[in-house]
Amino acid sequence: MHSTLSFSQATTVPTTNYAFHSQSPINLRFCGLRREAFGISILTRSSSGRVRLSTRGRSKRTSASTGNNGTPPKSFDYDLIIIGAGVGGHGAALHAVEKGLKTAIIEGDVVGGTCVNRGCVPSKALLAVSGRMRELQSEHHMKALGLQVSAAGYDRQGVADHANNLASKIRSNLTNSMKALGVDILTGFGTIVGPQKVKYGKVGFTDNVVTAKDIIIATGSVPFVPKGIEVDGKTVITSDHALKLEFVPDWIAIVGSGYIGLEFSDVYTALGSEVTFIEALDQLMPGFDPEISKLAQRVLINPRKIDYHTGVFATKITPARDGKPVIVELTDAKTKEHKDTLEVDAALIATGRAPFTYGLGLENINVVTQRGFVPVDERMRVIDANGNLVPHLYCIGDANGKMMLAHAASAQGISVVEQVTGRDHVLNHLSVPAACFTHPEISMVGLTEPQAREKAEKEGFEISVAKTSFKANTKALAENEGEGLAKLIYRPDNGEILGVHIFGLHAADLIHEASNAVALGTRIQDIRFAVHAHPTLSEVLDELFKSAKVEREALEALKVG
Ligand SMILES: Cc1cc2nc3c(=O)[nH]c(=O)nc-3n(C[C@H](O)[C@H](O)[C@H](O)COP(=O)(O)OP(=O)(O)OC[C@H]3O[C@@H](n4cnc5c(N)ncnc54)[C@H](O)[C@@H]3O)c2cc1C
Ligand SMILES: NC(=O)c1ccc[n+]([C@@H]2O[C@H](COP(=O)([O-])OP(=O)(O)OC[C@H]3O[C@@H](n4cnc5c(N)ncnc54)[C@H](O)[C@@H]3O)[C@@H](O)[C@H]2O)c1
Repeated sequence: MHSTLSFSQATTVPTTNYAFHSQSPINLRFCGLRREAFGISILTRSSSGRVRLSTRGRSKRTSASTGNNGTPPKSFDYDLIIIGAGVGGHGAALHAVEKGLKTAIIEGDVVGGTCVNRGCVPSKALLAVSGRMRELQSEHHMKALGLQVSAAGYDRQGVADHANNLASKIRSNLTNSMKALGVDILTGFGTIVGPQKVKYGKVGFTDNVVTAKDIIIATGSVPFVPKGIEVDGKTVITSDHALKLEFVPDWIAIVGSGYIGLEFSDVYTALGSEVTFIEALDQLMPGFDPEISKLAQRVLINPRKIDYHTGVFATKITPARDGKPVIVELTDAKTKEHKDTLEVDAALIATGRAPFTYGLGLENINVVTQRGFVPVDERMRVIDANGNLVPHLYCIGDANGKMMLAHAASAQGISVVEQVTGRDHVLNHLSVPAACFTHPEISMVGLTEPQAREKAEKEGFEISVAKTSFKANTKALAENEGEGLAKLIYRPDNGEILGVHIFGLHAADLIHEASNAVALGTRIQDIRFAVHAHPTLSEVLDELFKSAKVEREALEALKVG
């Protein structure tokens, strides 16, 4: 997880300008931010190469509480204003109301942001279908359970509707939960105009100015499309398009073997497509613990209709047109020489995400983004161009790039609310779990083995590794799903858990015992006495903690304590 992010940051995540580097109408669609909603009409480059935002119509001021932009207001309309109603903003808003804060959330598109509308939610609906298709199609698996099933089929539109309906349902749940608790949902594009002051409205038409004691930026991210790749939304697509499942190509190239690439390879192969992965780094799934990647490759890639090219960049992709297929040009990542040309039916670009901070008005408060991300400290406090904290301004979620996960965004929001209501709080990102919802799933918390070894060497301690297999677990075997591994990386001298990685049935659910242990600082010598129901998959973790060898001194200390 961390290494994927740092690779992206080092080599591919663009400056804010990037998201708009080519044809503006297409790029605005990547953003998932509807042009009509934001009223943005033209994006142009100035002679300096900077992107300028042009707007249509006359600007009309409808609210009075303005004053000089640079001077903080003396009284406030709200205790807290959140810009962006994705999961990060939503999590912060609910917690703020619970803490008694008068709260408003500004949303320029639809409530729910990426996760609900173009991310976690619809993708998990497609993956639920993929899981069932896989089971029904696996004659061997069915036979082993004594079941007979006739050929499994699917209705593409029915599958697409399932994903879309789920997104709508969750979106209205989110909206209703905020309304019920008294969060003001302000519709329009939000721009910071000065300290503790935000304007919102339809760009170029209305500017309502509101003030708040504290402001949280939660504006999220959009798909990152490398230069040279032309997205037409039909045959060359991002996850925004793929989630609509408008067609199931016979052969699809997936550029990037991170979370999105892997999850979509699971969906597409279950629905009958052949997949070719194109990965810039030397191995597939470079962000995961290497041992888990290897096993995942053996189970999720090799037996399926998937081939791959590693160590290559997709440097040019041209959509299908005039009866010609999609053309993908591959360039060797090291020599930078042309390596191969592929002709496929479609290409999915899954090369990471770029923060969305465009038009946010950061220049009004002297904040300069770093590779597009809003710079923050460990408490999500925004840092200005001179390295100083901007008073009363925070940034959470994908826009700060610390950890691009829905629950991380929400946890950061809750952490900020704790701080503004008087309790210091620092979120331990090493305790935040992550999961990839393939069949079977992959999950993790904390450090990978190479990261732990590096830390151990720097700080001068030893690490040990324990592993347990799903093959010895009764529940997994009853399900005929014995393929799986759990891996624990820990300090034998004191029993500290440094990382846990799981590949196997329901890995995404199983990881929480480990992530909660890390969050609460529970050591192996304590958790190994926790009792697990039998027969459950959780016993895989029970075995894992029991098999770890913690040194005698740590165990003695436990007895004394
Ligand atoms: C295909 C896919 C699958 C994913 N699956 C998972 C998963 O299973 N689990 C997981 O944890 N994560 C998953 N993610 C990642 C997850 O979606 C993001 O980490 C999460 O949505 C980030 O939340 P956020 O609140 O920071 O931003 P977003 O969800 O992007 O929300 C930002 C909101 O701000 C609004 N906005 C932006 N600028 C302005 C402005 N100036 N004024 C007003 N409104 C504005 C946007 O319209 C948007 O609604 C997935 C992502 C993708 C693309
Ligand atoms: N289940 C989940 O929690 C989930 C699911 C989907 C997405 N997400 C989040 O969304 C974010 C984006 O996901 P993602 O899969 O797009 O990004 P990612 O960072 O996980 O993976 C991107 C991959 O693309 C490769 N790459 C980058 N540029 C390339 C190029 N030009 N040619 C070939 N390969 C290239 C990288 O080496 C990397 O392996 C992630 O940070 C993830 O946290 C999470």
